Amino acid sequence: MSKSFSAADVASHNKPDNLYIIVDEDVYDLTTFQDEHPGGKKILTRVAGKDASKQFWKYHNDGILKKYKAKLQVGSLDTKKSAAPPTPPATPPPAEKKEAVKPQAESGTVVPMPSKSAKEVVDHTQEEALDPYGDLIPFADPSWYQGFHSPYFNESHAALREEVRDWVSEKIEPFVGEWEEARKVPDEIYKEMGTRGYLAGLMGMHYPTEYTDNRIKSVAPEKWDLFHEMLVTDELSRAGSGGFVWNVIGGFGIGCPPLVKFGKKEVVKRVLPEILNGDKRICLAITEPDAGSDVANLSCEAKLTPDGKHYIVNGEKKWITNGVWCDYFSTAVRTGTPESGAAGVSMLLIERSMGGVSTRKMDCQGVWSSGTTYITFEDVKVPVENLIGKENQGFKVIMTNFNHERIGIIIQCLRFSRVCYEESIKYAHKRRTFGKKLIEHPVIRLKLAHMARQIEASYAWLESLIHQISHMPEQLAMLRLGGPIAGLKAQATVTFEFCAREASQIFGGLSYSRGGQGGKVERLYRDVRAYAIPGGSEEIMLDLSIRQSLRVGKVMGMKL
Ligand code: HEM
Repeated sequence: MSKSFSAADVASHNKPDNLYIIVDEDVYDLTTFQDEHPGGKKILTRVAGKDASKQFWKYHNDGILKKYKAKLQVGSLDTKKSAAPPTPPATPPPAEKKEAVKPQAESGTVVPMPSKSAKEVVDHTQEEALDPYGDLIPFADPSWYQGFHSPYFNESHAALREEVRDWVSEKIEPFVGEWEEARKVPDEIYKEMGTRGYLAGLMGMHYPTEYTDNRIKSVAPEKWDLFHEMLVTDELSRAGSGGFVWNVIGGFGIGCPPLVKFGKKEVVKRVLPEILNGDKRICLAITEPDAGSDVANLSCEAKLTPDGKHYIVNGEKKWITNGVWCDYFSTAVRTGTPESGAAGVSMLLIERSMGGVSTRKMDCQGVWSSGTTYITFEDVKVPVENLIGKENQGFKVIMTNFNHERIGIIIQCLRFSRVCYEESIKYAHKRRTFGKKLIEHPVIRLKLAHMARQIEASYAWLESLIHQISHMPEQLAMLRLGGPIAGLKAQATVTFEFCAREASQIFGGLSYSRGGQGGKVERLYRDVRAYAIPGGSEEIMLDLSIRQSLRVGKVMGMKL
């Protein structure tokens, strides 16, 4: 791999049975790969022995190199500098030192004037901006990645961001396409979610050191906050696959918190360590073939045995994320009469090992690798100790869970929107039509601008709500923030749908076929409905956002 070649050496490997090429000063042996090259054999023969960097970048994303490097790279050119890649400056260079550069405002641009008042704001918050990080493409990452000041993020968040991003770029993003087609993420990735300590940090609560020895490398448990949790989800979502994100946090993130918060201590102690370690899996089983948003109407029944020691569960659950791989199911059941509505619902931890649990994978429009499942419970005998919360008070458990679930959906949708935007803006800088790069066409810039403004506005609302949640007891947050979170959930899914559509228009045919340069956009477009419907459909969310907020307003003394 570390062999050094001169350009003349490489040029001698210019035959179909001995075919080398150069990409960015690295040398690849494509002799055997050419037969399986999706772009064809002939096109490679034409660049055999040559520097094919320009042609390569015209047709591929950088994920391709990450995926194939280990297999195909045989060395580098002797001219290649072994220097480490340039790191961004520790702090953005002060503007006054760059005297030669005079800002040339384009029509409509407001040139920021450094003023005393701006300085005072910085002094007032006592916050230094963090170092710039990432590709620095405006709006492709949150503004605090680009040296903007933020009251919410500090060095520990920056360290975590890097930790997760490194893992995602190396071990996940290049492979999610394959996993999606295979409808499964490798078990070792889920296991790593546990050993890296991420599962333990994704429950909308303090880091549960009492149940796991796993620790997150860059953040001490006592420092863990909801912005760290947000970052893990956000950076995982950069892989650009709802299927992947739901595989690793979909079932766990909504199925585990009810158990931890409301389960009996002995049960939690028995099952939680293995779950947090990534050895056993848990999901949330609420939705039924006949009860989606209308949770109070569910009919999966749990009948108490005459000795009062067990419930016998019978019924069906549908669209349950991760169900096929799960050992535990936090399940909503009817313990009251059929007419009892919300007042007759309880939550039970059902264990696959109890028998009578059948799961079947469902074929869906999107999130293919998430394991959407149809479940049948047939005479499952569940000990009463497995009750989560109190009998007939499961609705409270379900409601308490919703804010956390919806915040997760919002974070994912906004990052997927950014992925659509980022893919589009990168592609717009290389694709030429009618003698110009796409980015030089105003109509394309307009699309990008409409994407960016919606992403940034929604993200700012998200940050503000996470800040509120961090400062409120959970029950209060459920009441006061339920409305705004529901509103933002609708805002985020609509933004995602918009961005997926606009990105698809920019990519054209490349996002209509699967894989390749438009692959992420095509996949995310298919995932849109998986976000707009579950966790409260857009219609239900918008209605709730007003109803719930009015209820709170009334209590607060609102004057109409
Ligand atoms: C290290 C060398 C290369 C590898 C590993 C590679 C791999 C791939 C892969 C996996 C695809 C499928 C689409 C995707 O996932 O992006 C693809 C498509 C393609 N490749 Fe390559 N390739 C290499 C070099 C080249 C070179 C040098 C050229 C041009 C001279 C080329 C031209 C194409 C074309 C035209 C397509 C089809 C694009 C489309 O469907 O729009 N490839 N390649």
